[in-house]
Amino acid sequence: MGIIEVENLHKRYGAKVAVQDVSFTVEKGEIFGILGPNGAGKTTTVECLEGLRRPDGGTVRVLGLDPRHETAELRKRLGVQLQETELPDRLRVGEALELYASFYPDPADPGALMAELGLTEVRDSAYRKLSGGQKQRVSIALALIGKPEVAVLDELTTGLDPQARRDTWELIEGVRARGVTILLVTHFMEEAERLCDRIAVIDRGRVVAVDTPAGLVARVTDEQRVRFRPSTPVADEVFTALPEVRRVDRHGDRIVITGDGNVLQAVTSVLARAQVVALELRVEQAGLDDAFVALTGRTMETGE
Ligand SMILES: Nc1ncnc2c1ncn2[C@@H]1O[C@H](COP(=O)(O)OP(=O)(O)OP(=O)(O)O)[C@@H](O)[C@H]1O
Repeated sequence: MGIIEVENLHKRYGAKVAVQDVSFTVEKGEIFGILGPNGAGKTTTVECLEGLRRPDGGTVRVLGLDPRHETAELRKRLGVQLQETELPDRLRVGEALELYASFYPDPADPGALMAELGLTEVRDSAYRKLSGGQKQRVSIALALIGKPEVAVLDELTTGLDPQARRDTWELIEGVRARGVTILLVTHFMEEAERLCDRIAVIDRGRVVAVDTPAGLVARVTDEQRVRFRPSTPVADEVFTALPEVRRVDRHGDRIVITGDGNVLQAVTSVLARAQVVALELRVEQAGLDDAFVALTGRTMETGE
């Protein structure tokens, strides 16, 4: 049995269908991602898991519990990241952790958790004085204070700068290493690719695929692009004669060759035979964003 089981979840707000039909299973110890553009139904789905919303159809089980009817038991075992606005501005970091620890029968030690999350030096600071990254770490600490078996992290790194985002990713990997199963809601491809063991891609209230990041990419394409500047001119035919090559494009003095997984070796051998050096050689692999476009027919950024 999965730690989280969602089957044919359906949820409407009045006439508006937020979640059409969502099913997935999260196994123990995974970082499971829910990836989709704004309005895809991600937050509604996790709110149903947390017992905050009543599904209009389908079934949801978290740790074998029904979130609607076994809410108190679930609260003890599920860590939920709070939205920023839910903490009083003047509350100090240490006080917030002590307060939340008091809600649980067997909480983590607030001091140890602050040390682990790099919050010790701001323990006496008011929450509102913290940087975005520090606030995010407080919300992660609050999600972990009850020693949950499962943590739900929603849009964890939105609004953070790249360094703070990478620091947060490391932190999450540390949390998983302690055996906590993590459900991670995100619309950042890089985050999903870096952190998640498996991802459910959600679009317009439906799951369009569930797979590992590499599996999602492989499903849609095995394409690679080789980009370089030749030391002396080379005709397109040199490359198009190779079975691995699908397309040759030119951008000024640069050549971009698109082909299958073995295209790099084929291109470098043919260049070596022609005694041409490939300057500024780069290989680009299709990524999760290419997979997303292929699966949904639109880009994540615009949702168009
Ligand atoms: N309380 C609500 N009342 C009415 N419609 C809502 C409500 N909450 C969400 N919706 C609508 O339901 C759809 C799904 O929203 P949801 O917040 O679940 O998506 P999301 O994937 O989490 O998007 P985001 O990343 O923007 O939070 C959207 O079209 C949204 O406008």
